[in-house]
Amino acid sequence: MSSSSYEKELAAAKKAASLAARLCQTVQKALLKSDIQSKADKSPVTVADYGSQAIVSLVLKMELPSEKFSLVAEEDSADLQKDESQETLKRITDLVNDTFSSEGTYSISVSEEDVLAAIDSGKSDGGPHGRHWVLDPIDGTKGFVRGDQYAIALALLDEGRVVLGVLACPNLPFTSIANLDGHSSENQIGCLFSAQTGCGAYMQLLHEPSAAKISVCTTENPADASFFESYEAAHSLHDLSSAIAKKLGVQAPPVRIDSQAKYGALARGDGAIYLRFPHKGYREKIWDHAAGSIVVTEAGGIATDAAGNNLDFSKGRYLDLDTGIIVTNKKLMPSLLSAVQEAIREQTQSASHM
Ligand SMILES: Nc1ncnc2c1ncn2[C@@H]1O[C@H](COP(=O)(O)O)[C@@H](OP(=O)(O)O)[C@H]1O
Ligand SMILES: [Mg+2]
Ligand SMILES: [Mg+2]
Ligand SMILES: [Mg+2]
Repeated sequence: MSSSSYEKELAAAKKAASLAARLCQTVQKALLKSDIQSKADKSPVTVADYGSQAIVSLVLKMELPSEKFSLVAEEDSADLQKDESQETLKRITDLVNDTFSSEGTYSISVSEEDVLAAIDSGKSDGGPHGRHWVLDPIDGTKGFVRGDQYAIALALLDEGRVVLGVLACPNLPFTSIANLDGHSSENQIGCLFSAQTGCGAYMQLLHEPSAAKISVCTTENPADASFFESYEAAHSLHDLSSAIAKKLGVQAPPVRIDSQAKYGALARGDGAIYLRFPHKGYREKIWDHAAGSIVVTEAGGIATDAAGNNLDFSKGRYLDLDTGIIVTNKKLMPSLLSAVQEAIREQTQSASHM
């Protein structure tokens, strides 16, 4: 395996995610009611989700002009093209231009049409062949709106495998959040995680140059392990996770935080387990896990579905998986997997006896 083959792409991804994070930070500080809209599935989207997607798409194209560009991204411009969205589109365009000019690397000015086109370049279906960027412009929009954790998550697929990933987490403390529920009095806030296949995982302060290697916590003893899960109960069955934690012998209460900041925190050893069990019928999207999973695996962890299968990012925009996603270190995985399967069996049995 050539370890330097994605160096250029990784550098571009870090630039793109950091710049998008600037836009998001500006918006989160002064979030207006009119900045938040509701999508067809009732989930929220904000001017920052759109602005972030436009910036990442524009920066990747400027940084890698000679590469064929394919982007699988969460948002599209359909709602922004409506008459009632004119003000919103203008606000997004101003935010994008203000971000470019305040940061200073790129002296460009984009039009509303450029912004719509940049957002819509994210309509690729991905798949098993060639290279595809995978972007969640704001992961954890609900956390973003609440003023909590969120992440800009960007990964590159090559022949169906995630080969690099970047997670910008503007509100994540630089030091451990174990037992802090995502909050801390620490004054250094904002992390950039990055990983390239075969090269390990790194973390740096967002907007600072020097990165340090990170690794997962290697405890084998569940009594020392704490676990992460979604803040939003609608996104993951909290009862099932607590049943699993109890079976395993985990003592600490769950650490509930939004977004793929969970993968970042796990990759640097703040906790040892991440459990995610969506309600029945929910289909996971690749942009919710691509960047996070490579950051964790390059830090020495593993991410699988509830049956123990590796996550397969080659099937298009959705992940096709059994029941849920579990992430931990290699030593704990076998016992975690049995606890998960036993808890799911018991839950299914008790449901069928009702
Ligand atoms: N009913 C549901 N079950 C599971 N995940 C859901 C969900 N509704 C939305 N999500 C996903 O959960 C993501 C946030 O994860 P978390 O709970 O870990 O913060 C959302 O990402 P976005 O915020 O990018 O839309 C969204 O894709
Ligand atoms: Mg969303
Ligand atoms: Mg998401
Ligand atoms: Mg999102």
